[in-house]
Amino acid sequence: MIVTTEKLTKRYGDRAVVDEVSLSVRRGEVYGFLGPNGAGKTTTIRMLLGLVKPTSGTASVLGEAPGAPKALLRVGSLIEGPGFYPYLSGRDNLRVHAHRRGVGRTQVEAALEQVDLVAAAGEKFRRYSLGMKQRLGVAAALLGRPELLVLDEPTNGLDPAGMADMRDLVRALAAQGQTVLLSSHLLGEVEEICDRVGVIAQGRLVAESTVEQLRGDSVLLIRADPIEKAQVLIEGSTVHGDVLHVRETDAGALVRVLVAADVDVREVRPLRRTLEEVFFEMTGAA
Ligand SMILES: Nc1ncnc2c1ncn2[C@@H]1O[C@H](COP(=O)(O)OP(=O)(O)OP(=O)(O)O)[C@@H](O)[C@H]1O
Repeated sequence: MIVTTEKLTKRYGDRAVVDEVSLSVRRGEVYGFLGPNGAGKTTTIRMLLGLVKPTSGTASVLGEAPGAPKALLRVGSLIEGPGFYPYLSGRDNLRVHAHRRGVGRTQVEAALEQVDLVAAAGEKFRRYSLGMKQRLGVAAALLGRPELLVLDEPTNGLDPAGMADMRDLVRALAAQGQTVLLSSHLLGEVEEICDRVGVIAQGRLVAESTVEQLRGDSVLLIRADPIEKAQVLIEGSTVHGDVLHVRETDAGALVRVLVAADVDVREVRPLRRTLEEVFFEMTGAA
């Protein structure tokens, strides 16, 4: 495990902004920390980075207490936009960051390449689009070749093209073996790029699993005629309007049974709850 928390809690006054959160991030995965605005994502991330002191509970980042110098050197983060100088180029900005971190210039070039900013590296930061600024922020976080990359709402405020670029970037980093913990309030985003998801609502972790598991068991939708006969033939099926639902089994076998009994099969497909449906169920119930 790269990150584990045990009943991590942060109270402001008598309000638990993060409430007994126990989560774990494994090496090599992209972990999505998903929840609506104000759910407690940033506060949790800030605790993991040693920027906020937990009220109670524990956390371990790369085997160290959060904020321990040893761990911090191995973690790269993008949280609330890094400080960049508007009149320096992207490259020079990174060189400043690299210098501060004691990282060599070759890594600046490598980071520029990783975030696809080589062509624009000589341009002044203030001329960058928001998406480019955000990618430069990721490049800065990559300096020092961190074992863990923490990105707080990396696509926030970006236009659709910028968001797509950022998603591609995260996927590319993951393909290189980079462990990433990112927060998002966008389901589609998390669904697209994350291996596992922790869902947080009102400070509480309401689920932690793979995206697949989160959706729950898959159900097959079957459109057949006559439907009554089909229902009798398929054990455990239920009628919903003019279609049947049955827990996903061997679809081929089902179709053979129906056809052998002279039932016309017009449609068979997996009926998946969208992550959105699951999410609203969970966060609504929290
Ligand atoms: N220093 C603080 N003092 C009091 N309340 C705070 C403090 N920091 C955060 N909060 C409150 O804690 C709650 C959770 O904030 P947090 O920023 O962790 O949420 P979030 O899930 O990251 O949401 P967002 O995406 O909007 O940043 C919010 O209601 C916020 O107002």
